[in-house]
Amino acid sequence: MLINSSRIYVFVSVLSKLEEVDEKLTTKVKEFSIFDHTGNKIRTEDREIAIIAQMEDPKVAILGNVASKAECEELIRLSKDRLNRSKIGSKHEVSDIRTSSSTFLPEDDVTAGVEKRLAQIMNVPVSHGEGLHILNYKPGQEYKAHYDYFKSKGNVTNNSRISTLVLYLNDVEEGGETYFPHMNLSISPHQGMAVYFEYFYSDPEVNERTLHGGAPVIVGEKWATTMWVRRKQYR
Ligand SMILES: O=C(O)CCC(=O)C(=O)O
Ligand SMILES: [Fe+2]
Repeated sequence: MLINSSRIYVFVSVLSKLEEVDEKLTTKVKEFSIFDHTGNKIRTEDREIAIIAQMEDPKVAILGNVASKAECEELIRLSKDRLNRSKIGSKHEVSDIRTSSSTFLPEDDVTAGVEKRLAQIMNVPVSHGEGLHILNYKPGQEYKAHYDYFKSKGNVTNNSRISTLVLYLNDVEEGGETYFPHMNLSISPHQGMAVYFEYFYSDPEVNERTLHGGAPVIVGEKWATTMWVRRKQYR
């Protein structure tokens, strides 16, 4: 009887030790995020941005009131005559992966103001941003699921991309969602709203969850602007 109960005791204490070890192995340190805003608002120099929804690992934030109707319309107007078929990758090739048209906007008062605000939201110096990249999708056009970071080694990884903000410039009647297949997340474009996400984590699996795309537009057209941000100064 004595032997049996001490055996049980040893067994139980080994089990609880194993549980402790298991807990240590599975409890990961929370990864650092640059998007360190607290509360439900971000106060930039010239506008109060609404934090509508957030998730962690990777950090994703859905934001409202990022730009005014007038700013969105002006960005569309400035891009209309400058659009070219979008290209992908470091070799800048035309591909079925991305069938939209796009352009990088040169600096003027409106673009500089919006860029500065986006940098404040993203908590980075404006010089780390690649500038405002305007996208236009007509019905049937899309940007298939992709990563914004570069997987190849070399110059580009030297100053890698770390975060993205997609600002919607118009309401899309149907389709055109930004979707994240690994997170079962889909964001419908509404004028002035934005989605932010980041992908510089030490755990590669967390970065891989940021796989995302722009779903085909079904009815209407989609206008958006992307700001990609680099780890170091870019411009
Ligand atoms: O159009 C979208 O919703 C996504 C755009 C995008 O992924 C990008 O510009 O990198
Ligand atoms: Fe992207």
